[in-house]
Amino acid sequence: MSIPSILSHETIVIATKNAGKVKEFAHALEKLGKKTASLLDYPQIPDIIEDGLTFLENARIKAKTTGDALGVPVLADDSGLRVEALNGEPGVYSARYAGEGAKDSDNNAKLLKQLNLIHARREALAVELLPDGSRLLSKAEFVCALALYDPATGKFLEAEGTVEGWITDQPHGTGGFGYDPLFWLPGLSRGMAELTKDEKQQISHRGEALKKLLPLLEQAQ
Ligand SMILES: O=P(O)(O)OP(=O)(O)OP(=O)(O)OC[C@H]1O[C@@H](n2cnc3c(O)ncnc32)[C@H](O)[C@@H]1O
Ligand SMILES: [Mg+2]
Repeated sequence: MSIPSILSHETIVIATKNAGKVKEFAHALEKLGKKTASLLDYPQIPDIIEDGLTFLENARIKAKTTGDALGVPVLADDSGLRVEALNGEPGVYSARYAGEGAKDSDNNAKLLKQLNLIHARREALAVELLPDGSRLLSKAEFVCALALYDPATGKFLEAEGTVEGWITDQPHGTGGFGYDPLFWLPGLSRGMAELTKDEKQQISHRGEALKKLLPLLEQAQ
């Protein structure tokens, strides 16, 4: 007898405490007629230690811990920002870049501080300006790893997505979450935080990872 797919569940559980991620998943899954629950709905599940060395390892840890605790298939997202001038930092440490329990605003302030230090050291470094005068400090990419874990089989389905852009020294837009206000998309001439939910889903690391994962879920029915 085959195991029913996660798509047979009316509500999909996402192993995240990040309200910004929850909103994006809820928006994407609503289009498939699914409701979304998250760790914010299950406060009895203890904090999960994200000690993986890669985004994918951390996504697996979050999905497995939550799936085993709840006894239902669970989807997890581990994501972050890789900044070229910082040799790929903050990477898997993006959420705690400014320290344990850091807020988005703390992490954004630390990112600008580190990039400004580099620019101060390398005076000759060419800096491109946007029409509003803000500076483009470094190339960067967002990465998202998704892992779906089914406790009935112990198996994972996985997908990754990325989106490239630049870190600006001034925030643009008030949408999105996390590092979005500092992430500039040259192809669109807009900041990530200036996009609507639909637009972000179409071009983002999370949107791309979901696009890759959904066909795998359908095949796994
Ligand atoms: O682990 P969970 O509970 O899912 O929530 P988290 O916020 O700790 O999530 P991560 O461990 O995956 O860390 C992701 C970090 O990267 C940031 N990030 C991830 N996706 C982003 C996006 O689409 N836009 C802006 N920042 C993002 C986010 O703000 C965090 O600082
Ligand atoms: Mg986390």
